[in-house]
Amino acid sequence: MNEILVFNSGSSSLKFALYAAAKTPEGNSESALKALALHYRGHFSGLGTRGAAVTLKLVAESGEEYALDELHAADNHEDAITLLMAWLANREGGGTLGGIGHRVVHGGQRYREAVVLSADDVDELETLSSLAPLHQPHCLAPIKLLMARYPEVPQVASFDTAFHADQPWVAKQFALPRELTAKGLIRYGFHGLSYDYINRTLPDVLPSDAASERVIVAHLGNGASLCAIHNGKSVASTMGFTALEGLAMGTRSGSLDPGLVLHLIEQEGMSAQEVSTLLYKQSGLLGVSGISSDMRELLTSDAPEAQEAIDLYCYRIAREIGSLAAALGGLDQLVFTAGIGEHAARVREKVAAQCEWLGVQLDSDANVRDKTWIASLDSRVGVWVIPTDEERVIASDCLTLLDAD
Ligand SMILES: Nc1ncnc2c1ncn2[C@@H]1O[C@H](COP(=O)(O)OP(=O)(O)O)[C@@H](O)[C@H]1O
Ligand SMILES: CC(=O)OP(=O)(O)O
Ligand SMILES: [Mg+2]
Repeated sequence: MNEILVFNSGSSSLKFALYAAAKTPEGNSESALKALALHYRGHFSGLGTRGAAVTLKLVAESGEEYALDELHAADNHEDAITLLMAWLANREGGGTLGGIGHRVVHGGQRYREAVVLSADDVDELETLSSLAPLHQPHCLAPIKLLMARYPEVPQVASFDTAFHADQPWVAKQFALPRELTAKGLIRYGFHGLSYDYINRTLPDVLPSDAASERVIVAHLGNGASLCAIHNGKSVASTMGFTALEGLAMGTRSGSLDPGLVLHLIEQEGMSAQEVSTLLYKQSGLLGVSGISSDMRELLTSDAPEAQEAIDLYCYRIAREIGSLAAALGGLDQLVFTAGIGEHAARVREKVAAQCEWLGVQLDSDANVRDKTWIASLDSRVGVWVIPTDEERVIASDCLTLLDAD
């Protein structure tokens, strides 16, 4: 049986998943998403960070967790991929690889849906690296490595931007002179694979009589954004030209007064590179708390700075939910997902408390237990916790494009 391997590369982490590529009789992407049987899922973290040990978590289809000594020897992305490919090839009873799928964060104006990659595509996508410096180079490196080593295995790119490609023009435009807009200086939106997954999964959990026209999904992970979905289509998002706009994140500032950036350059004498490092790597939860970018650490800290960072984080989310509700003309369902959205009950509680005016009311017991449905019975808006699965969307794109069986 053919298998599909998926990579989701971050700046210091590399997630992968291996699926059985079962052919679906319907042949559409909906059935592909559900037909995929997960064989293994794993996660390297700490890659390339000086002094940090690589941690690896490998989970089999059965839910059983494995520790694999040979994979622990990785200390950068390339090592991790080399060791993983060798382990896959030598596994007893392993299938043949029908395709490899990758999360690519920025697809720019040209890539509006997943593609089977050519060398020219990789060159084109490389030109977008400055628009996603934390992500694009790490997404493209495994593609280049695997294309060189396994030229016979097709590789597919699934884009974070694709889900937002058909947003109304008014949601995409910046109030800039037309010639800049024409050059592609527009809002693209990110985390689209996660939103696509939630959008396709929500109907499975929603009661059939529930209103679902106007949905806001809060993807709160290392990066964080919100998406407004109207009748299954993205109509607005908090991230724009780059993955820096919108909410405060682990180490990213989110939206700022653009005048502040000018001030940093003109009055503080900072270079473009220094401003970039400040806004991408030293701000957000880390900058405000001065302690950590990791929400788990902040939630357990007694320091007032940790509390201040959490308060600001939640306040920004609640304000942006108001903005997206305006774009939707109201709100029927609110979904929390990704690391913080799925696990940080206190964050959900604080955000929900600031959205009461929209008709959001939590059941605090369901909320602290990370239940799927966390709204109180008299809440006008449905509130959900749904674990996201970007890898499954990538694998389903592979299956649809490659028809690998
Ligand atoms: N149990 C938990 N409680 C609170 N926060 C958590 C928990 N588990 C993970 N997180 C937070 O989730 C964030 C990472 O989210 P994740 O979706 O895994 O990120 P990414 O995929 O972008 O690397 C971190 O801030 C981490 O602290
Ligand atoms: C686009 C983005 O911010 O991704 P991540 O949350 O994985 O950093
Ligand atoms: Mg992520």
